[in-house]
Amino acid sequence: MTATEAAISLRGVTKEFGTGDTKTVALADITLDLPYGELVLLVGPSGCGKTTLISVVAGLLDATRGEVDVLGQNLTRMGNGRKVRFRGDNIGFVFQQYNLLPALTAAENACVPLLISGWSRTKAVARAAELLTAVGLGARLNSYPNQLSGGQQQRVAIARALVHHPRLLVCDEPTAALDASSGRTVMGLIREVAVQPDRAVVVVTHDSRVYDFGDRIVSMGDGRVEKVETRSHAVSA
Ligand SMILES: Nc1ncnc2c1ncn2[C@@H]1O[C@H](COP(=O)(O)OP(=O)(O)OP(=O)(O)O)[C@@H](O)[C@H]1O
Repeated sequence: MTATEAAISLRGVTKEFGTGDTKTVALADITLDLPYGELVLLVGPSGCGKTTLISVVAGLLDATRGEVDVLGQNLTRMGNGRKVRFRGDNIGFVFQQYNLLPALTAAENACVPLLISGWSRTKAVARAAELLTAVGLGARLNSYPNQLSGGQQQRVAIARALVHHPRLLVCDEPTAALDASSGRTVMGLIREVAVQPDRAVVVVTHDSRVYDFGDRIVSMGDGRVEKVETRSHAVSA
């Protein structure tokens, strides 16, 4: 990897669903480079292709045409088995729904990805505790999801997404279910904990209340990138 290499590089990426009369062009010839070390917001009206774009970037969907390079790997030519491993090793996900397991504590929920990759329970819980402390939940390690507020549950989901040191964090509407104040806390924590020089962070959002947390705002419309704005004064809390 060179210092100037983009974390995410898309060349002429098109994604179509269906064929003939039912064909939908969700992404129309997108060319876009996104760097390491920034929080990128992907914004635009409902149905413009945001979720499709991050799904292609995360290797969850295959592009119909075009080249997709993520973290120096070409996903276009990667087989399915390797793609699953690539995702497991390199990508953390945060969704609008926190998707926590109700019978597990915050620490147990946050360490699930490590247990899946074969870590011992003791080491995994210790690493999860570090991350939960970083997101301000050091005192709630043994709380169950139903004992936590929505914002706190989302913080557990962020700890879980980062617990295996992924180099790409993808968040789809992480603040949509939160009130304004919790939404800002969550975005501040994503900035503080996830943005690193060797890591890329992409957040899909409708939530204009959190636009000032982005270093770069990519505006989409009708399957295309309409505008890319960079900001030097993104807030950090
Ligand atoms: N699995 C699918 N099958 C058919 N069409 C799809 C599928 N997924 C998405 N689409 C279509 O692709 C277009 C882009 O959808 P996408 O979900 O990426 O938009 P979005 O910007 O994320 O919208 P929202 O903000 O409402 O989540 C829409 O027209 C949608 O109906």
